[in-house]
Amino acid sequence: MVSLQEFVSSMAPLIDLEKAAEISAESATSSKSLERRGCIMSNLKCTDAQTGLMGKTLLEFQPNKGDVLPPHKFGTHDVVALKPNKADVASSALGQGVVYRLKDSSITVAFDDIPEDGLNSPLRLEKLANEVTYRRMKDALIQLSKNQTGPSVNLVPVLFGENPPMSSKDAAKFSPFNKNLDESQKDAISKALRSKDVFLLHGPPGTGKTTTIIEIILQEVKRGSKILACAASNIAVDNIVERLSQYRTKLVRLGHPARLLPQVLDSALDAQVLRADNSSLAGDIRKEMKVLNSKLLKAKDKNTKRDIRKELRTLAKEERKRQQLAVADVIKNADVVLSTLTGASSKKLYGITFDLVIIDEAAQALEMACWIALLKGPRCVLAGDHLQLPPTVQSAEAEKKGMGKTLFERLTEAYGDQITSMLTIQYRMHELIMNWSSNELYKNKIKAHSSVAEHMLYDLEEVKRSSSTEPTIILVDTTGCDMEEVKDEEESTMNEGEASVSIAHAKLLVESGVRASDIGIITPYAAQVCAYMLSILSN
Ligand SMILES: Nc1ncnc2c1ncn2[C@@H]1O[C@H](COP(=O)(O)OP(=O)(O)OP(=O)(O)O)[C@@H](O)[C@H]1O
Repeated sequence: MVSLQEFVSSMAPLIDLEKAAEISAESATSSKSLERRGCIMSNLKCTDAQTGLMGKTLLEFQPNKGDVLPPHKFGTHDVVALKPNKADVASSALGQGVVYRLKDSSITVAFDDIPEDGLNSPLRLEKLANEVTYRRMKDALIQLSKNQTGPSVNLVPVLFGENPPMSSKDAAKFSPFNKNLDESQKDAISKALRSKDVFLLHGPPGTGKTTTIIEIILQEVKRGSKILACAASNIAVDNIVERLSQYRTKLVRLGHPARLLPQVLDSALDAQVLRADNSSLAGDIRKEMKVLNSKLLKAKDKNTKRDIRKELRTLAKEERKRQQLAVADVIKNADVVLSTLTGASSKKLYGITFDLVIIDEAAQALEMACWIALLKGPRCVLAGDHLQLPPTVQSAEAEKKGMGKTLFERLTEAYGDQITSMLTIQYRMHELIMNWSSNELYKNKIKAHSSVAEHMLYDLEEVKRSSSTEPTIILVDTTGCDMEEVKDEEESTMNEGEASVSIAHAKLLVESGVRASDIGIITPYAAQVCAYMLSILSN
């Protein structure tokens, strides 16, 4: 197994390579070329300003000309800079925010403060490269390399093969909160509870990986553990928050409110802080400061001004202290803290130790990102499936040198069954769809639960039996059908023939009574997504 020293020295340069690859993909010399690449949206007008998202200001932008935003690569959660339309690339921004909502005709961005002026003139938004993640991974690497003390001091040697993994000999008896758990899930939970350092939950598609994680969290909380639960993506974290909040657990979700699903906002740190006593005290102080500020504006006498300023400084200090106390209280009182892996490096968690760190989707997370969370506790549970897609690594060189190899895969190779449980009953697919992956990847061990093993589209209410709803799976071979792939200017692949075949099939499904909103069309290429959109719009 790779040693700690080898890992640290090989990973540091790879983080730089990956950062350079991401930045060069998104940066270019002129704003025109950035606009062509969809990284700048120009000539916008600010059409609405609202406060409300926990103190953030939501500004909505629409195109100055036409009804639809230009083609772009902005996504919700992206960090963007707001600038005057004609400003050059290097000029400073009016404000920086997080994309909150995207529609065909508008984009809404959450700002901490409302930009002071410039909102009445034409504006543009620039997508910013995400450098923070790389800095945080580097910081974790430095911490890992000098990890002589700290909560994970006994875990690190196990994860680098210096010490063997340990688990308690006693069977971990537990009475499940979820009465529907199957045997493979219960076995996994019991093994996780016995583990003293690391446990891998191997969950093939639809086998209830998240369901099992929720039960592990509930059982650990019952035993008095404080848990940090993370995943690489916001959506995966929110998925846990949503499912966990059905139980009476004291939990808090860290993260920018604009990045959270509306249904989990109540669990957000910012929302809980707003409800805290210290926070209302901070609010009172802010009101007092407002009164003093207007007094300061009116004051003529030098000494009076000096006294007011002094008082304002004292109040500002007190306000900050109250605010920090409110944040610290919420985190201290929570049994489960949830964040993305990068979010786990938040200053708000400095000095906080956890009994257990859980990482969901661990087989899709870079090992470096996992370490940000892992350094905060002595035990960990990693859940994932290394036989599905690995994390995306943009730099071909970093990929070749091992950046894409996940901790989950590395530990599976090193310790295998000793620390792993695989879930074996799946609750999503007809068994004919499942059989291929079960045979090819999971040694034929996966069984379809009876509720899905033979379910058909025409079992759905209002769906008719027809030639399109009867087959469980249809493969269409377009070879020799004159459906050639083409590349767009961004070198992304597109095949209009294939798009029209699948849209025609979707139409037949709708005619048989399947709701259009229940149909998903998946393609790996951005250009093909555009081809679908155009085809759907023109229909
Ligand atoms: N023991 C169970 N009994 C009945 N339904 C279950 C059971 N375990 C999981 N499910 C259902 O199966 C579906 C998949 O579960 P879950 O989302 O936990 O799986 P997952 O492995 O995390 O999924 P993914 O493939 O997205 O990673 C959900 O609808 C869940 O309610």
